[in-house]
Order: sequence, then C-alpha cells, then structure tokens
Amino acid sequence: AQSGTVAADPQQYDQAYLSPVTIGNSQLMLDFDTGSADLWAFSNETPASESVGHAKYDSSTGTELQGYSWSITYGDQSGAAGNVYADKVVVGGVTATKQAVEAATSISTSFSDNTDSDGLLGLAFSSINTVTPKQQTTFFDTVKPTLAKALFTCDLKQGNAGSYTFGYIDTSKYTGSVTYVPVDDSQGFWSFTAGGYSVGSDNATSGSVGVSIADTGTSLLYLPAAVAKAYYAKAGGKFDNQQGGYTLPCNGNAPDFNVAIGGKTFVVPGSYIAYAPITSGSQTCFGGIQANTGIGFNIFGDVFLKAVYAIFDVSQGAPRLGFAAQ
Ligand SMILES: O=C(CNCc1ccccc1)Nc1scc(-c2ccccc2)c1C(=O)NCc1ccccc1
Repeated sequence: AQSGTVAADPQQYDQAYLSPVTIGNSQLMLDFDTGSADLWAFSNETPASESVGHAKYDSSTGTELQGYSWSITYGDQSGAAGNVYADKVVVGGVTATKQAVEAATSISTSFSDNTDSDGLLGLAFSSINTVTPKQQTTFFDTVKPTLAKALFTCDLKQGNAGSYTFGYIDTSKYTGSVTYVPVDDSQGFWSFTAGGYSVGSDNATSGSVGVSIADTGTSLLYLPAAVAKAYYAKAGGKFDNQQGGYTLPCNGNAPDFNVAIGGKTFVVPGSYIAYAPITSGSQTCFGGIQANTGIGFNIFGDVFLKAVYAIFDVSQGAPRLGFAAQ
C-alpha cells in the first residue's frame, strides 16, 4: 500500500502554498486545492507569451485523450482551459500511473503573472471535475484504492513550509485529540457545518457560522457578513470600498477569532487576520476575515487551515473532516 508526504511551501503572505509534483518527465510546483477537482498545468501547448517564467508539462510523455477538453473558472474570474492526457504523476512518493493531466492551451493573466505556480492539483470531489465528454478523477481518487488509508492530511503554517500527507495521519503534527465532523459532498466540496464563534477573550459564543467548505486553494476566511462585521467592530477595522474588503491596523493587536466545530473550539490567531499590508510598508492591513457575500457559503481557506491540522478522510465510507489544534 502507498503513503507519502510532500512539502507545502508558502508564497508571500501565505497567498498560496505550492508543492513539487512530477508529471511524466516534468517537475512542476502545483497549488494543491481542496476547493476544485482538476489537475491542470502550464504545458508545451500553452502560448509562450502566457507561460514566461513557468515550468511546463511536456505532454509528449502522455497519451492524449482524443477529443477531451476542460475549462475552469474560479470565483475571482481567473481560469484556464485546454486538452487532456493520461500520464504518470508522482506526489511525495505516491504514484498514479495513469492520471488525467489537463494541459492548458489558454490561461488567464492572474495565473500567468504568478510565476511561482505552474498549475493546480485539485483535491475536491471528482464530481466537479470539468473534463468533457467524460469526467476524470482527482489524483486522490485515482490513488485512493492503493493508499494504506483512504485519506490525505494538510498541515499549513504561517510563513513556513507545511506539508500534505497521502495515506496516513502524522500524529506528531498536532496536539490533543482530533475532532471529526460529517462532510456533505453533494456540491463536490469538503463541506461541513461550523457552530458558534467568539472574538478575542469573549467566551460568549454568538450565532452560528453555518455551512462551510475546507478550501486550501483560497487564501482567506470568508464568513457571514454579520460575523465579519462583529469581528472588525472588536478589531478596530473598517470596510474599505477602495480596497474591496475589510482592513484593520497591522499593529499586532488584532483579536483572535474562535469558532466551534464538532463541539470543539478552534482559535485563529489575530496575527493571521492582520493578513498583509494594503501596500508595502503600510500600517493598514487587509483583513484575513472577509464577508462571504455573493459566495453562498463560508470558505475556510488558508487563514483558518494554517491554525489546525486537517484530515480529509473517506476511509469510513462516508466522507468526514478531522480537525486538531497544532
Ligand atoms: O475556487 C475555489 C478553489 N480554488 C481556488 C483558486 C486557486 C487558485 C487560483 C484561483 C482560485 N474555491 C472557491 S469555492 C467558491 C468560490 C467563490 C469565491 C468567490 C465568489 C464565488 C465563488 C471559490 C473561489 O473562487 N476561491 C478563490 C477566491 C478568489 C478570490 C476571492 C475569493 C475566493
């Protein structure tokens, strides 16, 4: 049975985390993304003008899936599209001999401009893979039958290399016990329900945060507008139309954000929520918590995930998420 681990290296401000992946004879840095289900990469089929500074998948090692194509658009209107190959993919020693690899023939500027990232490795459910005419499986679904345990874990860190494991839980990565919650995979996401929340040392938890997804591909923590408002009221932040979101002082006094999941309270340190100066050297920071307006559910992105050890587990049949303090 297979199992393995791979580093997750943070970009500036932990905007994304990138991991080394071997596809055929190419080595690329991919953004592991539990919020989408396509493994796509810059390739020899990507226009040179769009792939300056990127490592590229050389599709000559793959077997083309004739007539297959893919096209994906994310909530920020970024996206990519292209052709599909079957090729060998190795992640941290775990090998998928015939993995659908989506070679990009067109890519939006936000991906072309981010030269650290050579593509995405989707880890959401394969039900939202965009390949047509026949949907393909994610890397995790492809290797799942060969894994020691049908699960993967994510241990992201603020400003430091974290890791993903496949097939085993690294018990040295967390403290205390793991709290498991049921996952509703009907929309293709790792979706769970979060409970009450509190700000700073207040212990009076309020309201209920509600339906949420665990999304390594999204940088920030998107919460109901009322919860974001309550947080920034205590944090001395404000909604800044020009910045397109909440900002707050970078001065190190941002309160923690506490949220109950499965009856256990998890703490997001205030230092994660003073996310990044709005312009280099500014004393005003863009907030790591933002309103989920227009999204329809909460996104527990990297700002939350780097505060916990997360276990994405389908070993029990029904999918579940495990969270532990780290
Ligand atoms: O799309 C994802 C997961 N992939 C994130 C990603 C990774 C690399 C490059 C681009 C995007 N997650 C989800 S689930 C639902 C949304 C969403 C967000 C805003 C409006 C509507 C839907 C998103 C998403 O787009 N996340 C990325 C993102 C970018 C900008 C602002 C918010 C979120």
